[in-house]
Amino acid sequence: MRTAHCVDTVRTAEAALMARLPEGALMQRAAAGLAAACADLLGRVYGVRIALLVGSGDNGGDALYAGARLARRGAGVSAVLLAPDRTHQGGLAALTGAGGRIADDPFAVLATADLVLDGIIGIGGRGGLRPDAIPIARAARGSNAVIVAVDLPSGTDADSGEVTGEALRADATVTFGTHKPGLLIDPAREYAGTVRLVDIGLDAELPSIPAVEALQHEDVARLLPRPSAESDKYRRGVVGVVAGSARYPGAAVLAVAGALRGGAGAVRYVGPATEAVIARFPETLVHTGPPAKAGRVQSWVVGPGLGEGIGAVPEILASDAAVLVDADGLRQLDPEAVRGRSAPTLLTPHAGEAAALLEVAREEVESARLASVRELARRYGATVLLKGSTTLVADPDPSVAVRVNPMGTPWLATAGSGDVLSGLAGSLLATGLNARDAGSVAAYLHGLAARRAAADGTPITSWEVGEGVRGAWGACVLGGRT
Ligand SMILES: NC(=O)C1=CN([C@@H]2O[C@H](COP(=O)(O)OP(=O)(O)OC[C@H]3O[C@@H](n4cnc5c(N)ncnc54)[C@H](OP(=O)(O)O)[C@@H]3O)[C@@H](O)[C@H]2O)[C@@H](O)CC1
Ligand SMILES: Nc1ncnc2c1ncn2[C@@H]1O[C@H](COP(=O)(O)OP(=O)(O)O)[C@@H](O)[C@H]1O
Ligand SMILES: [K+]
Repeated sequence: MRTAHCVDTVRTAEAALMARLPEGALMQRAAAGLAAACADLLGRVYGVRIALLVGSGDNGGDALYAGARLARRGAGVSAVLLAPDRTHQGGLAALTGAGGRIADDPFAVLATADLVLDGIIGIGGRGGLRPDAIPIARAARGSNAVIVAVDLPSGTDADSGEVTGEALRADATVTFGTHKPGLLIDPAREYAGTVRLVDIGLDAELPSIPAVEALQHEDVARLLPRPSAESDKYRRGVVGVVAGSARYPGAAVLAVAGALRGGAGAVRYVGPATEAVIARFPETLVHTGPPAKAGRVQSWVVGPGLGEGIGAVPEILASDAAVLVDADGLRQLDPEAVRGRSAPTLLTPHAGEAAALLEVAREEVESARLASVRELARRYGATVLLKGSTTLVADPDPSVAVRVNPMGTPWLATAGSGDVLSGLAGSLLATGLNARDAGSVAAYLHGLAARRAAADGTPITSWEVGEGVRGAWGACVLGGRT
């Protein structure tokens, strides 16, 4: 599991650790890791030109000490001081002592730099870059240099991943002690580039429950259902899919495709697209009457392509099975009907649907994904999976870590891929996974299936994502790499 902690937690842990260490030891650990990461990225150090962007806090201190280490190995290092009278003094002395210089002309230094270390602001920052830093950040971005952010890209919010003003886009970020949530959540994640974590000994001081966590192959493998020797199809779990309409019959087929690959022992389809479903998947149990008469299920998936047929939603919410509500099912969703449920409930909106539920603009959800998913989970008293470039899964209990999906590809932005996801997650619910595990494991398999299908850089269809779930499942179980 990859974990991320918020700034307050990091500061508390840092204080506890510093109390046991000589002064400055943590910053030296951070700087050593940072310098090593830069050397790795560059391939060589001797003779390369490095520009340090140095703000007024310890983030600038890290950049200066790392710059000193690189200068000692033969790099030409120049520091651009954004707040000359508040520069970290120890760091500056180390840099000049190692042969580094203070830049007279920042723009000339940036124009010829091979690598830029962004130490303008770290976890102490508020808001975007300030006006004096903006032309310098733009010059850095416009140069040919590799940009490495110290701890996080300056101007991005460490706790939320929000970017409220201008920020400096990095090619790589070297972060210390633990990931910060913003490094895993768009839009900030996109500014971070490749993220490398430097161990500074903070782990022992960090709480065991992080703010945000991301599954890895072995976590998924541990959570995936496996039939036991005594299993039969009913014991493995039955998932009911209420999806599709005369206008959108394909949504039913794609949701069933996902459901058949999520580990349930049987899939029941209820709706008007039985012919299309059976034509593709003869193993599906179909029913054309109301869901309550379809036979026993352990979970329901309701919503994909339902169009106007959303009358089934209240009936399904009233059942005692686990329920996943997606797409059209989310329209006119009654918070009280959801809150009153005792079985697991998973809502899977994309940003537009989440915005409608929260009565805000779509852009507001996209710029504040973490706050939005938490607020939806709180309002509905249900687990919420917010889809998009970063998929997040939040429980209504705010003390539970929000899961962020590290898998996926922008090629997933294709019609119908959400239908596959809802079937897959609903199937995992039927096997007995709780809503947070079902949602996050489904998003992981779905994203991995898409990555594998798009590995050659060509567009993929939602059908192929469904087809790819088996391979993704196998890769997790075998511990294979993507
Ligand atoms: N914690 C740890 O475990 C470890 C932490 N370490 C390092 O310390 C870093 C945190 O250092 P920090 O606390 O000194 O804050 P930091 O991010 O350098 O900047 C704050 C300064 O910037 C200013 N400022 C604020 N907003 C601004 C803006 N938008 N644009 C421009 N300026 C802005 C604000 O001053 P103000 O002008 O508001 O008075 C303030 O002085 C952390 O990210 C990591 O790199 C490691 O060395 C070791 C382990
Ligand atoms: N830019 C992106 N990067 C990664 N995944 C994306 C991106 N855009 C969309 N997705 C994923 O694609 C799927 C789209 O689902 P959805 O919006 O419901 O589409 P549809 O309704 O067409 O099925 C979701 O799993 C979502 O997380
Ligand atoms: K930074």
